[in-house]
Amino acid sequence: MEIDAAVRASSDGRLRTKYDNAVYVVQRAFALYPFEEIAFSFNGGKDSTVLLHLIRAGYYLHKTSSGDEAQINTVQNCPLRTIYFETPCAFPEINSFTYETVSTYGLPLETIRSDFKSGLEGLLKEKPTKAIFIGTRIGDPNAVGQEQFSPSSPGWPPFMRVNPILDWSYRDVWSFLLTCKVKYCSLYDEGYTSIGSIYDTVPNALLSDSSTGKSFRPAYMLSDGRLERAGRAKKTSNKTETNSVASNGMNNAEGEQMISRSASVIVVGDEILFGTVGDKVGAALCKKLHEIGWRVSHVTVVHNEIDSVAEEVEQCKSTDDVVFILGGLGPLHSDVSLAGVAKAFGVRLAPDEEFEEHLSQLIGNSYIGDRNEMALLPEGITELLHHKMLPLPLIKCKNVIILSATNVDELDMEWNCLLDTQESGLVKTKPFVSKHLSTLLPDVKIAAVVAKLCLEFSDVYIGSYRISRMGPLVVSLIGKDNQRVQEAALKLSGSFEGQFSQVDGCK
Ligand SMILES: Cc1cc2nc3c(=O)[nH]c(=O)nc-3n(C[C@H](O)[C@H](O)[C@H](O)COP(=O)(O)O)c2cc1C
Ligand SMILES: Nc1ncnc2c1ncn2[C@@H]1O[C@H](COP(=O)(O)OP(=O)(O)OP(=O)(O)O)[C@@H](O)[C@H]1O
Ligand SMILES: [Mg+2]
Repeated sequence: MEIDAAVRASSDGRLRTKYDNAVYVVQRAFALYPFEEIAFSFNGGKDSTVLLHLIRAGYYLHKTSSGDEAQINTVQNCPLRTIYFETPCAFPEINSFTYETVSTYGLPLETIRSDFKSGLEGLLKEKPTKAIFIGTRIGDPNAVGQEQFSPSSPGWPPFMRVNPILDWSYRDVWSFLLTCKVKYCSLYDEGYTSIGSIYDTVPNALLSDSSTGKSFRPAYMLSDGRLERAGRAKKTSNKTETNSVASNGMNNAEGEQMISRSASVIVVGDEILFGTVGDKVGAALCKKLHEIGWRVSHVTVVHNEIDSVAEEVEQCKSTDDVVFILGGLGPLHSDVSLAGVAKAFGVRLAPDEEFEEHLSQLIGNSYIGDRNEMALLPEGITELLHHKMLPLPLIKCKNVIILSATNVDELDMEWNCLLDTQESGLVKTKPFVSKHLSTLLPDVKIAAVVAKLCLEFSDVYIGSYRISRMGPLVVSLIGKDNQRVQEAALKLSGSFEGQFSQVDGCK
């Protein structure tokens, strides 16, 4: 079988693994459902072209696995029922490639000229159909929450969606098509990277190339697969442009400064809860946040358990601008932070090809199993934060940033990179002004005055702490308006003539 032979002969181990897994799914489907009750959803797109050849290979292996010589010599094609939803807004190149391909491979075609849902309802009424092969991949808008075998959604006619290439990346698709030297729709050689209708699809601008005679390079030249859908019509963003002037006349930089921001810190560490070590990194992070004018709403230490992390993330993600997670990142059984984040957002962990590549550059391929489990990241919500000083990009899931620092020096480095990276969302806001006054007066003597001061200066944080029971009491006054902080401090020390002194090193 030429497809199987081509992949086996390839030196691309990653492709072979992807192929093996996908063909296994195809074979499982053939073992589970009667052949005549399986259909293949084919539309001439690159993903369905990959799927076509995987089905052909899987069918061949399914039929010949018994070692029956007669079968080995007779299995040529896979006469699987093939459905194509044809619409007047399809590209003519897609239409002709679809018809040409089904004829080349002897596929019995059922053309449906209505929308997916009613078309499938009609199909199921007409012919029993238990399973349909579909070329859905992670990253497709409709892939979230799907598995390789996923029943159709509620409200859809009942059948099993079989997605053998769910975990294939853009690069895997092109490695396969080029390795197997199979024909694909000509539009992909003209810069189209993902094809919808003639109304919503244009060549991918990232492949634009005016230096050659042709205006676009072929789809397989796109190096960042995440931009596969850049040629599809975009929804308009309602984000304000970075350099625009806001309607209040303030430019954005000033506006950002005035906004108050809050963060929370989740430290994942059994060792801290056992008392084996203290948490220095969380404390250092609070200081850094304070220095850029952010309020830290709370720091929590949780066990290395998925549910503990998930519960905490779930609470903080909607109340704070940014949630930081420290610890629980890596390949060990106790490294559950990413799983906890995925659970909090209700998504699964899925392989991230880009992160996997960074990992393999850093640590080589020294992991057990088919792939590096450290490259499983929360699906559909993960952004990698790059910086030239970082050996590995940092992981950000919506507003949750997972830091990998294990000590204060490493935190310094990661923090500086985050501040240097716009995508981190760590904008510097107006800095806090702090005044710390110390006194040997007993608490009871100052309590009433401090309580009144709090009412009068509600915009200034007024708190107190002791270093020892018998030692001095420190009253802290912290706020963003320097004048108000100074006024509050003066009022306090003025109420107890000569009894308060400023703590050294504080403004
Ligand atoms: C055979 C087949 C089965 C589908 N089953 C479902 C389904 O169960 N649930 C659903 O929400 N959409 C289903 N869809 C629709 C797809 O989710 C999606 O809208 C479609 O593939 C168009 O993708 P596009 O917008 O990227 O072109 C199905 C589509 C096809 C072709
Ligand atoms: N009009 C259609 N008829 C039959 N199947 C379809 C149709 N549209 C989508 N599908 C199924 O849904 C899958 C996913 O569609 P999708 O558009 O993401 O991929 P593709 O068309 O194969 O490739 P591309 O991403 O380049 O457009 C297809 O591989 C195919 O199995
Ligand atoms: Mg398509």
